[in-house]
Amino acid sequence: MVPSIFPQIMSSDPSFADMQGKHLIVVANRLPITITQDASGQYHFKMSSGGLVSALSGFKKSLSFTWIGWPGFYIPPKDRAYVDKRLMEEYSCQAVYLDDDVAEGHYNGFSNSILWPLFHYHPGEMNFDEENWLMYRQANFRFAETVRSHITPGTMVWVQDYHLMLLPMILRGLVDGKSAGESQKGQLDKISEGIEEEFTTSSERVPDVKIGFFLHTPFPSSEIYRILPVRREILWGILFCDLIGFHTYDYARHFLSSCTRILGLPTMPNGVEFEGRLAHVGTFPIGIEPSSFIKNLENASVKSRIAQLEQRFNGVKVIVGVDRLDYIKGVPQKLHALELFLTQHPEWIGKVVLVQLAVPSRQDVEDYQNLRSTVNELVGRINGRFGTVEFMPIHFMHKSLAFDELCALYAISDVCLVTSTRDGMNLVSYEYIACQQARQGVMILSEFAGAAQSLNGSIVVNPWDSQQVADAIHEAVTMDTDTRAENHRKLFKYVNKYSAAFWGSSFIREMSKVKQDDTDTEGQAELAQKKDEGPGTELIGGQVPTPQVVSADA
Ligand SMILES: O=P(O)(O)OC[C@H]1O[C@H](O[C@H]2O[C@H](CO)[C@@H](O)[C@H](O)[C@H]2O)[C@H](O)[C@@H](O)[C@@H]1O
Ligand SMILES: O=c1ccn([C@@H]2O[C@H](COP(=O)(O)OP(=O)(O)O)[C@@H](O)[C@H]2O)c(=O)[nH]1
Repeated sequence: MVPSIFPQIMSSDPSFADMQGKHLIVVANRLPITITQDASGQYHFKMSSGGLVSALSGFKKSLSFTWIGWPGFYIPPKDRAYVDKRLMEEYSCQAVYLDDDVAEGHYNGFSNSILWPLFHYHPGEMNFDEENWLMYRQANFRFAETVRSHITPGTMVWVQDYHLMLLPMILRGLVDGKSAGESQKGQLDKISEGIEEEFTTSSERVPDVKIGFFLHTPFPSSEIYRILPVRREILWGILFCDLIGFHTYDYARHFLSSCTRILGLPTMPNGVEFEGRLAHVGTFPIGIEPSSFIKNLENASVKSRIAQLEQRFNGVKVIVGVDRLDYIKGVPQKLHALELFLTQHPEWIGKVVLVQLAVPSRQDVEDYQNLRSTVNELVGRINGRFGTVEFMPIHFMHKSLAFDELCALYAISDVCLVTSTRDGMNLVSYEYIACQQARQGVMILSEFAGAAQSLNGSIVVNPWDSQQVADAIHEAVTMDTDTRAENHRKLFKYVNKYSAAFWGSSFIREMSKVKQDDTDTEGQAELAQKKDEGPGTELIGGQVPTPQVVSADA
């Protein structure tokens, strides 16, 4: 039974009229709260930072929901009632408790060492092993069990990201109860193979439960995706959704073609037919909450910090880089391009500085440790080559910055340089634009970041082409005021309009409209025609499942 403190949708926005009084659950690997325990054993709770957290927090201002996620470390059973109470009462959150070995295998082992590299076109870094796959499945079952205990008729569940790609399937099985189809049960049995732990289930069917999934990373081309040994299971995992969302049209297209080529399923531009249901597919580019940055720049302390930094960098063009220290962010590529720029334009030595913030990330994974050494070496070499007694071309920080300091840094920078080799979206570019109303700096953006599809007004570059990036740096530092102002006007308009709140509410509104019964006649007719045509492309491995049209029971 859901306690009455659960937030119910009570939005004044008329487009949420259908959803009034319904319950929305957002499930993400991490809770938006950082929980710490001091030496005396006392727990402390603090809002976290980061892209996903800030996007969902922005959305939370427009629509209330319960957030379910992993608390980030092992909390012993005796303390859980206290933690649960604080989380629910103060933050509308619910923790999913995982044992250390499961959390490690799920997060570092499978999510960040298998799915992450593969989805970012780094198959060489992918280390598949059965044990981590087992932990991934086990963690997804544990999440499903917790989420299920909060579901009532009419609940909408929105699952986030690659850590939880089996959750929609498991959850659908749990809410369908005894009415789950034979093939659905077969798939569930397959992914529960080898899991010894018992999970609390119920055979009661819960009506009218909607499940949505959003992938924050790219979905790679099927030529890359097909490398994954458990490629079929992961696709099945999310196909039990009503709505599946991606940042860009390309990612959605890659997903659809993987469904056709790997599972032999009939697809349409807006969905996949699976188990007699239609899993709708759409693009929902994420954004930020620009007002939080704009307002922050008005604070006296931030203004005074901006003045201080402006004085410190007086007469010097500042290029800012803000990246988690992740191999997808293309930090070595950025450094190579800067080196080339300074080599070809020695007149700029001493007049351009790169302030590069490298936020520590996933430090338990070996590839991240290796990257740190590579970057340290490059920074040392370039500073050694172009530095003087009073000047260093790169200010490198391996840490995270407080929000005020980050805003001040964005505001004083003349250029923001993003060279990701792949990036689902890249919110740093949005944040920089939000903080540039006064300076109207130049955005240089990798064509491999999802943001490049939306941020018209940026200089778009191929980060692998050092000459092109070096030329872009030169163009940026010499760009005239009018061109900068015109570009910034376009960028700022977009960032303001397509905010995190816009992203979240568009997804939820779309999910609430999905019908899984035979009243969706338009969709069914299109499907029937597709089925006659058969799968459009060659099938990779496996068998084409016999198309079955059963009336969906959700
Ligand atoms: O939680 P971590 O392991 O520390 O990683 C931080 C987040 O990294 C990824 O971010 C992605 O989501 C952003 C928002 O949609 C997007 O702009 C960016 O391109 C992606 O890389 C990850 O997907 C999140 O789950 C992590 O929280
Ligand atoms: O010290 C810092 C610097 C940045 N960020 C935030 O990290 C997020 C990075 O999001 P992005 O989409 O660019 O990439 P991700 O790291 O999620 O892959 C942005 O919201 C930044 O404000 C942070 O939490 N701490």
